[in-house]
Amino acid sequence: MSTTVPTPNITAPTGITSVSNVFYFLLIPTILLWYAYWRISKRHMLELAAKLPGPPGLPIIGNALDLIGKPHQVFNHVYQKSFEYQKVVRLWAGTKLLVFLTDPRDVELILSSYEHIDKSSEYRFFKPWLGDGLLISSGQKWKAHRKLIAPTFHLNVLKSFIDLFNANSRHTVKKLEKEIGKEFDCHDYMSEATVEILLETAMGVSKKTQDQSGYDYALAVMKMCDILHLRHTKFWLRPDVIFNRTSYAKYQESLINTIHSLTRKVIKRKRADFAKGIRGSTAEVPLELQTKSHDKVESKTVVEGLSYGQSAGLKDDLDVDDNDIGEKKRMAFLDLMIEASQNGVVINDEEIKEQVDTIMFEGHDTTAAGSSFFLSVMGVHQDIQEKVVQELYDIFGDSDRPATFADTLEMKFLERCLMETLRMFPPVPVIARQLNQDLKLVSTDCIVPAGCTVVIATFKVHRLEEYYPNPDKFDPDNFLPERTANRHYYSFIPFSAGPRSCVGRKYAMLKLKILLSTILRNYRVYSDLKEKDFQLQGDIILKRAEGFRVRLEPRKMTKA
Ligand code: HEM
Repeated sequence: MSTTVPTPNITAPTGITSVSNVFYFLLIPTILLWYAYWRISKRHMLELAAKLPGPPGLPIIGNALDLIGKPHQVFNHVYQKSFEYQKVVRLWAGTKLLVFLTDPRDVELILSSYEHIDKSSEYRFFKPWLGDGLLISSGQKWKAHRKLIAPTFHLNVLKSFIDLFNANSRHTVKKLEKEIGKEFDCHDYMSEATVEILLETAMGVSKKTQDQSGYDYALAVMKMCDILHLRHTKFWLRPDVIFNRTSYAKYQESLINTIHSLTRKVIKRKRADFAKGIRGSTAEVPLELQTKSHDKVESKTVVEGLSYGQSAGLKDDLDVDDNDIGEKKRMAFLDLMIEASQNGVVINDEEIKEQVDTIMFEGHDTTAAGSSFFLSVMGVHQDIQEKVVQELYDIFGDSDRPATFADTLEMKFLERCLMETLRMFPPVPVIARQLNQDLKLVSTDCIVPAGCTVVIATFKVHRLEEYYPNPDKFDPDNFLPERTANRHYYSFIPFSAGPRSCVGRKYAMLKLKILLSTILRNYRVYSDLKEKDFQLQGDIILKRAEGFRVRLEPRKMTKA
């Protein structure tokens, strides 16, 4: 991906600059005093924490030594270590108590609750970037904005994006032509495609008006995630007073400038369109990619046995009936934000910017990772890829017509492969919540103390042998209706679940089906590495440290 963003090597710490000796001289006694005070004030938490299973830690730094190393080494180390424990693991990141939960019954306690809904303090590192957007806000503000935003990702709105999903998928296929026959990192292309699709659908502005900023934006987001990940794992970088004295802080500022300059441009463009009376997306779709004439299914919204990326038995505010969505609410995201701000009370200009930043981040990096893992896995399993392609042949024959909404409902095997990809490689590998009151677990007699960060270890939950026999094997049959019917609902949570589930769940599934089916209708994907060789790193979003290396060959659609 070409870029104008400076890219210093941020994984190699550059150290704290210009801190005087006097500062160090005073620092040590201050830390010791503060530590003594902390132990007294946190007695209740410490007592309960001592009863939780977990590796022994050192005073002050806790288990921080376990978190040293390159991101993929840390990820692998923590995952391997988790096998020494059962359903609950306690870890001290400095003086921050983290309690990892993996039993779906305990996960349900947290995710289904309206009590344990606040994000953990670690999310504050996102603040300079995402402000108080939906991902991190809490209380009344979160509630009001969630109510406003969730309907803009309802299926009725999403159906109006189908042509844009098709047009952008074709555009990606065209761009990929130059990689034919070579090994390359498909994540660059998926990232660019997902940013452009978001701009043209949820934001409703043409990507043509955005110059090169889509490239720079995606790269800046990746680098921001690296910095945030460092602050999560290297406990000494957590306090702002230290972080702000490092060169990371300056670099972060320049990345945020790049990111915010795109969001400001997008909002300015949309406001200008609004002033001219233009509503909806201004992106153009060539006539041959307009699907209205082909689409037969208007009202069917559920694929048998599945519910757009979550267990069939779970429901959230995206699963409301079509008829319950008022006409006014059938608007795309940014249109509705601008309209709501003009009426005054619900959202102001700064809040719109925070929500645009949030949707742009959550909506692009997650789906870029999900689609890149899907292509990687298809490259590994040629037999499964051929089965997907046969299904696509049954739907489209050798025609290259665009996919309709009805077609996406027929892509049942592809959907199972997508769900299995999200199981084995959940783009959001952990979810963290602040616990404000003690919690008695279901899986054990343990009590998790108030004040700690509860970490739902999605990656680990998805690989529990009791729910997924042979969990490290890619097996799309894990999502056959008869298998999902008997599994605990909270054993599959790539989009989280409950009141704070992902608002983009249905958007992501629909977009991914169209993007990935279009790519597979045009290319055969190969991978020289097997899944066991993927070096996973969980820096906010799960990635392959070595890059998503695949090869492509052109494909002609034929019956097997
Ligand atoms: C494969 C793609 C995606 C995955 C795996 C995913 C996963 C998740 C997860 C696990 C959460 C909960 C995070 C937490 O509690 O810390 C979340 C929240 C969220 N996601 Fe997604 N997401 C995806 C795509 C999208 C898309 C396409 C959008 C928007 C267009 C989006 C917007 C959001 C927002 C706004 C939240 C915060 C919701 C709230 O707190 O009320 N996501 N997502």
